[in-house]
Amino acid sequence: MASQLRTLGARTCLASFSPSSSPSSSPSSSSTHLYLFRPRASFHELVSHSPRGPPDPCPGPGPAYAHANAPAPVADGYRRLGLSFTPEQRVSKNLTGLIPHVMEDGSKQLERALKMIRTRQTGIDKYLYLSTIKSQNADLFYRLLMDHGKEMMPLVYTPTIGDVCLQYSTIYTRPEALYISIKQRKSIRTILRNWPYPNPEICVVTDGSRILGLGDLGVNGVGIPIGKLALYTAAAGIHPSKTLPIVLDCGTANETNLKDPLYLGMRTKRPSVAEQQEFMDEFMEAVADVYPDMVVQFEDFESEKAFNYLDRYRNTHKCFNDDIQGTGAVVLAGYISAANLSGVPIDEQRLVFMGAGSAGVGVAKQLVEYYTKRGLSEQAAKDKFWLVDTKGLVTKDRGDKLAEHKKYFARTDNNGHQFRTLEQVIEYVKPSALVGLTATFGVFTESVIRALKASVDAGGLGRRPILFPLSNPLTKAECTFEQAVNWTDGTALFASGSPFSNYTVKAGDSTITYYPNQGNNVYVFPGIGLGAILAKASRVTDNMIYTSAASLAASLNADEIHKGLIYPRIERVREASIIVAREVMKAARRDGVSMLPESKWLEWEEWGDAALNKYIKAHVYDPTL
Ligand SMILES: NC(=O)C1=CN([C@@H]2O[C@H](COP(=O)(O)OP(=O)(O)OC[C@H]3O[C@@H](n4cnc5c(N)ncnc54)[C@H](OP(=O)(O)O)[C@@H]3O)[C@@H](O)[C@H]2O)C=CC1
Ligand SMILES: CC(=O)C(=O)O
Ligand SMILES: [Mg+2]
Repeated sequence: MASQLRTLGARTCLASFSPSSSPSSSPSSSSTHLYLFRPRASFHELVSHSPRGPPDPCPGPGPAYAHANAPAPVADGYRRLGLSFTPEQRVSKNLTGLIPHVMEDGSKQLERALKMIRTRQTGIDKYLYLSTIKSQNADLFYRLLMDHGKEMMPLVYTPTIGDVCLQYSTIYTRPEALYISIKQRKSIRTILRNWPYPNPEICVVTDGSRILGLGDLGVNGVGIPIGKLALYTAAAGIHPSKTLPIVLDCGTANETNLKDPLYLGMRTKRPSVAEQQEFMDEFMEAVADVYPDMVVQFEDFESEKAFNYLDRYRNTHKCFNDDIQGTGAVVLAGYISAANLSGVPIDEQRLVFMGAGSAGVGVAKQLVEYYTKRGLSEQAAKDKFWLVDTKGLVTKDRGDKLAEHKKYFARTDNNGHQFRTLEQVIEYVKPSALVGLTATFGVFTESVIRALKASVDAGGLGRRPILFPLSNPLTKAECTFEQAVNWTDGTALFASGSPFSNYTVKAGDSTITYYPNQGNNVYVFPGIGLGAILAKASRVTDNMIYTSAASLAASLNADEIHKGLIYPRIERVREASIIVAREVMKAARRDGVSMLPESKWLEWEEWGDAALNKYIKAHVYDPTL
């Protein structure tokens, strides 16, 4: 009971920190709200854990704690505050004696955290340590992600998040998301309002039915919205308290989960597609009602639902699908750069896609749009793509009933021949690019990759194959970086969904180091979301998505171009996201969906991108320790 009272007390302190809206205008402060929000703390006060910040708005034994998208305030909230308080601040916050006497600057706190992370043996242990930091000192957590992204991102995102999701019910320690089950469909609004941080601006929602390449994990898939939203903060500076992870629990087809005594979701099979859709309709309606300003990102829904929900809500809600559209945009960006380096003119490229699910079809469609913008007819653009699934090349006359989303790319020029294996397809198509979105490890075999190289070599000296094994996590990658280098004599233009390490080979007396690229939607979704939020976009349009790809492709710096990279280094994802966000905002305005006053746009037009950059930077979270 005592801790419950404390919990409600801490929630009271979380009152109103929206810079733009007052709690009284917030739907969360309506009379139906389960918790009492007391409008005391300012945005800055709650943003900052910094001892250099203003005084704690809730002095006393339960000092204000802030964000970390964790709804569960803990009794010992002061531990969230780090070690850099001055003696005066310790007195004013009643912290004297509650934390060690030493005063440390941010770099010491980072050093300690890095040392701890580096001494943990497994990815999951590192994740759990980071998760503890997130709950206790969110500024430190985000500083780690921002300043050590290359090392930390694989821990909070793919590949480690795959293991985390597989074991989520066992390693669960605290709530970090909203859990809404299909049985609670009449209470969706109440549950949404229970989220203790007012006016979230971005939500990532999954039903756990296709988590990375790991299949239906049910509520264990919640790790994905949590991880993606941590990246919204780290990569685009969206304040953590403005992010809302949601898992919709419709049961699961996963027998391991259903039998696991610790499983945290509903122990039932999924209901009919129609019932799940009704639930989704109600969810989307409730979201628009309770949080009308919030952008919704659909994530890791299995393909049929992914396409269906995107089509169903894209013209009525502020939403996009990351696996279809975000992946489409990020691969297009990498493809433009790779094609420029390949020696094969972009209009002569021929692309084989292994995998015709939400990602495969989403990416291929985005590339078709690119080619049509270059002046090709839609048919000519479509003809550059050969999609392969478990039954072979997708053709109209293959004899099976094609899923709706595959029909667009079904070939009709196969003269009755069917091609059942990837080798046969490569032999037939002679592609210059091979993209993998199958969630199946190792399907790019040595013979496949050598055949791809041979088909590119046949076109002329110095040409390079484009090879993108994009499935996540690493255990599902279609090939490894080492294999790609070895089987193409180091010529492959390579991008994978999860990060591979550099690969160094001996060449006579010296060595050559090859640098892989990470082709992951993390390069675009944070910028798309931030751009949509800052432009106050009423919809996420196709042009906003397309622009994210074009601007990412243009964001490489001279050093990256010199190194032959096709994406900015992951350490620069934040810079790239700001550029993407700026261009997405401009696209929103061009499409007439930005609700910002026209005067603002005219002002920015006068001053150019610098003014818009300044505006964006002024709105992003950049914690000081
Ligand atoms: N890098 C990135 O940013 C992203 C990567 N991904 C990754 O892409 C993968 C696929 O995602 P998604 O499209 O949503 O998944 P789906 O399950 O919708 O699609 C998988 C596709 O691969 C096909 N497939 C599976 N195994 C084989 C095989 N052995 N040979 C040929 N085809 C095969 C399936 O065929 P069939 O239709 O016949 O079953 C299906 O068409 C996942 O691993 C995901 O993590 C997704 C989004 C972003
Ligand atoms: C990266 C991503 O969105 C996926 O693998 O599903
Ligand atoms: Mg995904």
